[in-house]
Amino acid sequence: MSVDVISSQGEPILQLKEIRKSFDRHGARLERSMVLKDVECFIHRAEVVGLIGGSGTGKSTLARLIMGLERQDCGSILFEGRDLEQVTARERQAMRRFMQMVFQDPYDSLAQGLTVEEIVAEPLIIHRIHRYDRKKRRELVEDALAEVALAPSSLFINRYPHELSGGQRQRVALARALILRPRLIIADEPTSMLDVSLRLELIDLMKRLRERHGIAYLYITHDLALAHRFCDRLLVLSEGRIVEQGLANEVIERPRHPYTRALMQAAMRFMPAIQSSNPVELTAK
Ligand SMILES: Nc1ncnc2c1ncn2[C@@H]1O[C@H](COP(=O)(O)OP(=O)(O)OP(=O)(O)O)[C@@H](O)[C@H]1O
Repeated sequence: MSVDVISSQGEPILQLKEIRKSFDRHGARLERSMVLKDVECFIHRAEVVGLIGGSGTGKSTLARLIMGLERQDCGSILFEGRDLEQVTARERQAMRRFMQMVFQDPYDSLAQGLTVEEIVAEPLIIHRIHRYDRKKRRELVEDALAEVALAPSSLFINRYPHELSGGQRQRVALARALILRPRLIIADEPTSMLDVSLRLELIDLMKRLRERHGIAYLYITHDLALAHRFCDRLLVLSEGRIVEQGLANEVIERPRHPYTRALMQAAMRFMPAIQSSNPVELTAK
């Protein structure tokens, strides 16, 4: 069954209902600024949904809420139909295994004192999988490294992050996410620290993993050319609200909301032909 068919079927893998989130304003504990305002969206299995919007519009906050790194003021987050706040802590932990995150900065997100093998195996330890079987963990690490084309794995498993290139580090971060066989990956600007050709490589790798394993992605980016290349659908976030959503081609080629049009115009200044067969950086900041 093709990914297109998979993604259009059944209940969403992730559903957000009326999510609100506010933070204390700097130095004014009684004053709150509302960062997310009634956000509603969904992602189907094996679907790639891009989240675009200017700086400070709330994209990373939304990712952090989904991953349970922050808590929403109100609203619900449903993973495979189950509200993450209505299950026991144990069930939530079990569900979290199937949603993983890849961060923007591979220099920051990988523990510097650990080897690649230890970094990639860490989620197994956290989730108590093959806890007492180092050999099995090693096999799974090798498989995960092969998935992200870090081969032969013997070249990489004993290295430390500072001994890897930026592109290799981001592949290690992806292998770490993949080792638990996730159904959803939240990728928060995973390509922004990489140069243009490495960005394309990483996106094409994530696409292949989607085809192979039916992984859904929420892909947060400022790079509209990559969003065009990778995403099935786009959500446009402006000042904490989703102001437009639709098929990626349609949103990029025929934006309807004035904010989306402004984003596209800003992006066009960097790249006159958005449908170029060789996309280069197109920044929505
Ligand atoms: N822990 C926090 N405490 C207070 N304010 C916060 C906190 N986290 C985020 N914010 C504020 O929430 C707003 C949205 O931040 P967020 O990081 O979600 O934006 P973003 O769209 O991901 O931006 P960028 O594209 O620049 O990464 C910003 O104004 C930010 O200052």
